[in-house]
Amino acid sequence: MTAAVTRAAAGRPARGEAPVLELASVSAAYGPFRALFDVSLTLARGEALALVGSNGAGKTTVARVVSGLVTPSAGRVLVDGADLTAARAKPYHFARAGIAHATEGRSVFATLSVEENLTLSFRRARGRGGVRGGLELAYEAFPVLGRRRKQLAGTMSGGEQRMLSMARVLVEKPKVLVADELSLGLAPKIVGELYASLARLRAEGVSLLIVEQHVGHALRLCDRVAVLGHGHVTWSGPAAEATGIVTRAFAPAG
Ligand SMILES: Nc1ncnc2c1ncn2[C@@H]1O[C@H](COP(=O)(O)OP(=O)(O)OP(=O)(O)O)[C@@H](O)[C@H]1O
Repeated sequence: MTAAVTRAAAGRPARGEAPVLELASVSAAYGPFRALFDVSLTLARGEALALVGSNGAGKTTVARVVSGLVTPSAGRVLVDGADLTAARAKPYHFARAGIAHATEGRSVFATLSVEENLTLSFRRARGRGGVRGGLELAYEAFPVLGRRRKQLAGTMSGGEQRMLSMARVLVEKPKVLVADELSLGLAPKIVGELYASLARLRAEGVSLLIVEQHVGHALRLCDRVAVLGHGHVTWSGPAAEATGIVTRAFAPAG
């Protein structure tokens, strides 16, 4: 078996495969305030990239650019080689192109039950077929959801709602999952379960862009790290080389 085949089989890109996601010299602003300067990042198929940096560095802004919620003032965002900025794409175009955005916010339908939330996602992803198999997959990944399938999503705890959001992403199988502060305020056990589901997605070839304040989990999961400081990428490289650099990235801005 050639090296390229081995990598592809593991959900990794074959050599020379175009990135699934590319940010090319992206700048972004909120009114007169410039939040990102000339940010360039790539993400290969099945690769996990951790985006780290101190408060206000611009991590969430990158996540918003990638999912189309913030339009760059300069530069380009490409998904599978298609330039979404040139097409003036709206967030739902980014979603259709295969970008999913999971945030610490609760992106579930509060007045629908757990099972109805999941069923909606399956139908959107796969039409009417495969709903039962999809439910089994979700309940296997997060047994608590199986036990609470009839409960209204809005009455579940913050951690349970985040599991439900992740379960929906699991079954939609996006090309790229942007996970922004997924573990914020959650108990360590739940964070562990969420990261296990991220690892499962990655093993299936989904690319991950992970924004985390608590970088331990992210560094263990990710192949590469990009450090943001004041809206600039100040370092990027393999996760194995990142520990000291990441520690400095969290030093107070002076
Ligand atoms: N809607 C907004 N309007 C004006 N300024 C904003 C807005 N959103 C973010 N900013 C500013 O842009 C900069 C980058 O913010 P961003 O949320 O991307 O940083 P971050 O690295 O995710 O920070 P944190 O880790 O604290 O969440 C900050 O200075 C922030 O105050």
